Amino acid sequence: MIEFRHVTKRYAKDATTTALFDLNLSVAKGELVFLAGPSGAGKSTLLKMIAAVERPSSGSVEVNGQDIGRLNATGLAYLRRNLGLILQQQRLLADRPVLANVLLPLIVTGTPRDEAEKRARAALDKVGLLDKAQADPLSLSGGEQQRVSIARAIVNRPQIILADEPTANLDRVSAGKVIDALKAFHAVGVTCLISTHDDNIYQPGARVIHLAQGRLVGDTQVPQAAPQTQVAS
Ligand SMILES: Nc1ncnc2c1ncn2[C@@H]1O[C@H](COP(=O)(O)OP(=O)(O)OP(=O)(O)O)[C@@H](O)[C@H]1O
Repeated sequence: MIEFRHVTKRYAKDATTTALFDLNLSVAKGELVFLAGPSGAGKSTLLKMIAAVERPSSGSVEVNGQDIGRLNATGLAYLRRNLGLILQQQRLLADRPVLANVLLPLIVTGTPRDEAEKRARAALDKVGLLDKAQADPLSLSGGEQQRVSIARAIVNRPQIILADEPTANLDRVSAGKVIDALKAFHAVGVTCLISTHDDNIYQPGARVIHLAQGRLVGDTQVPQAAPQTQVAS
């Protein structure tokens, strides 16, 4: 479903750093993938390329069999509607209540108000924040704000969720809730790619792609959780 073919990315013509170098990667529908690697390894760049927010300097990125570098404006809009993007620099609108923030992508795509409100409330419910629908975003904790961002990202029922360090700066409990919310989407077949510096959030059975200096240096699987041993009575 997602295919990187020999993707190299340099941000500027004279850049000395190569954000991604000759990257080849296939991610199948429904996979849960963590992107690991030190700061500057290329994790955010990789995620942004799937959404065509950044373009390859060479090579190609395919989503659902389509080279996204060749999409016209309509094709791009369609691609992005099927993506739930949770980027680091995205912020909630502070001057609107939580519900209005989650409604935004639906309003943009012309969903009728009643239907939009129903879906926005359902999305907030899925991340456990329906009771905060009318709250001011700034009155929420960092973890709650991040879960509102997830609700906003999934309200259009995307096939793919791309989350860039969704647990950065969160304590263990808040990070756990954010990951649980993402896991719930993976459980219903949504493909999830999550970049992180925190290997505590890896899930049993998930795939971990390791990047270093723009190169893919490892592709591993988190061991499945050991079955609980029965204690004989
Ligand atoms: N908009 C940009 N313009 C120029 N260089 C950039 C830009 N974005 C990223 N880079 C450079 O590309 C390289 C990869 O950055 P990227 O943000 O993809 O790494 P990362 O693994 O996500 O890092 P972090 O974990 O710190 O978020 C770095 O050297 C970075 O400085």
